Amino acid sequence: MNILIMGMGYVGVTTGLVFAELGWQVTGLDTDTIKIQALSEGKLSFYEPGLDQLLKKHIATGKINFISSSEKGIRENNIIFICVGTPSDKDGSADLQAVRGAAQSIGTYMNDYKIITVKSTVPIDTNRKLVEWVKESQVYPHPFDVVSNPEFLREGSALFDSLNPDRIIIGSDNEQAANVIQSLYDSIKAPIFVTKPRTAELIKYASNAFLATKISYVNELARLCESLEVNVTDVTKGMGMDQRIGPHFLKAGIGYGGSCFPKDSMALLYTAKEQQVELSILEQVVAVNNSQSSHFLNIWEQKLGGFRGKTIAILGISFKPNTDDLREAPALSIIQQLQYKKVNLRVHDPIAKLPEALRSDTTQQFETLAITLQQCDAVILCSEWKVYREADWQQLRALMKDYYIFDGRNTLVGKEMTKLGYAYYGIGNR
Ligand SMILES: NC(=O)c1ccc[n+]([C@@H]2O[C@H](COP(=O)([O-])OP(=O)(O)OC[C@H]3O[C@@H](n4cnc5c(N)ncnc54)[C@H](O)[C@@H]3O)[C@@H](O)[C@H]2O)c1
Ligand SMILES: O=c1ccn([C@@H]2O[C@H](COP(=O)(O)OP(=O)(O)O[C@H]3O[C@H](CO)[C@@H](O)[C@H](O)[C@H]3O)[C@@H](O)[C@H]2O)c(=O)[nH]1
Repeated sequence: MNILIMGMGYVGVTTGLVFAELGWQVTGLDTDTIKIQALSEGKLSFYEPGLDQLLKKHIATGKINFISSSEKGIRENNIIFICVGTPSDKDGSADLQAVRGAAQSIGTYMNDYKIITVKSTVPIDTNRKLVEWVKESQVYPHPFDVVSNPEFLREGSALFDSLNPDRIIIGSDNEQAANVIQSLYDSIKAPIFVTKPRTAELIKYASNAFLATKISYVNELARLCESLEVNVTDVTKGMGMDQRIGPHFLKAGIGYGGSCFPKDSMALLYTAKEQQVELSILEQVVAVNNSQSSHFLNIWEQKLGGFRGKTIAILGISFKPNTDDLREAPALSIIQQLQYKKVNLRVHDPIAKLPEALRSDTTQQFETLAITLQQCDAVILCSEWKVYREADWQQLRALMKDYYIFDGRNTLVGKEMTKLGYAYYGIGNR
């Protein structure tokens, strides 16, 4: 079986390399010729631990190749995975233009039976619409089946998550097609749930929205902890010991970001609105997330005696560690809020680059932590890169003008920082 992956973003590249690792013959297709050229030379357009080695390995084994011709890719492969982007439209709904474009290419160029598998996160009934989009574009009515196979990987641990998934969800109305897709994962040990396409589509959104709910719940709880002077990390530690609750996704912080939770929560709310069903909990989840960074900035502003004219180091701008992805990163919103307050900003991230639009004479990015912290009044830690946890904060203190640390991810040990002479404030973690 030959596999074509349409869309060489995080999901497409990871999926392609994982299938190559499992022994399948894979072709990666993208309409972006620059991406394809780079991938063919063993270069990724994003940072993700472990993927670059696997890419080089499977270019060498010949298990993966990259092309930009949809016609060639679709003709030469009988299993097609759609991994194109589904960003938020202005009204919050998922923009399905790329999925529709991929379906139309498949319809136009298919030359025999194909199994079309949707890995992109798509709203309920997209798999059904896809059948129409392919049929509309078909020159000859070749048969095909559509399978939903949503992806659950996390950025920063994409490879591990794909090789060790908690579950594999397959949605299809055709048992044989579902069996074929299931067989691709034979060497992965994970429970497989085969269900209807609409259910598979909803499982993806419901899972992301639930994880976002856990985060907003603890983030709101952290506001109460802040006020009560109780440590939220200890509270969630105690909560997580209950197996019914579990310890995961209970980390309070400046809010969730990334390419998935914000857009997928909005898309699910849009679906609910279309159905005239109120998802009031999810509405609050989004509202809490939208106000979390400003809630804590207000508190920190008071601690510092005002932001205006101060020099502040922003550490970690990606939406989470081990990725260079800046999509919906809370750090970017914090930078904008502080720019408005006329703060001098010195930015650091081990990998991610500050977008040109946010740079100015008073907002600059520096290469090292030591240079970044020079003459700063305060530090705001926005993503918990290991390098910040392991930094020599005693030495770094000597470089600063004043000694405030606002830890937006509760990454550092407050007591130790206080011992070193810092005024340390986290998120609800007195
Ligand atoms: N990023 C994640 O961590 C993650 C995890 C799980 C699910 N998802 C979902 O997977 C999908 C892809 O996400 P991503 O972050 O990899 O997207 P991305 O935006 O990084 O990449 C999408 C790629 O598709 C390409 N493309 C667009 N139209 C094409 C076409 N007709 N043929 C071939 N290529 C085409 C684009 O050029 C781009 O390179 C989204 O629906 C997302 O919600 C993402
Ligand atoms: O306890 C926690 C856990 C996460 N976060 C934040 O939540 C965001 C998302 O983190 P994470 O879920 O680890 O990364 P993503 O790569 O966005 O992965 C999510 O989104 C993907 C795309 O749909 C799904 O495939 C994954 O299962 C889902 O975890 C980040 O800003 C984190 O800082 C917290 O604030 N507290």
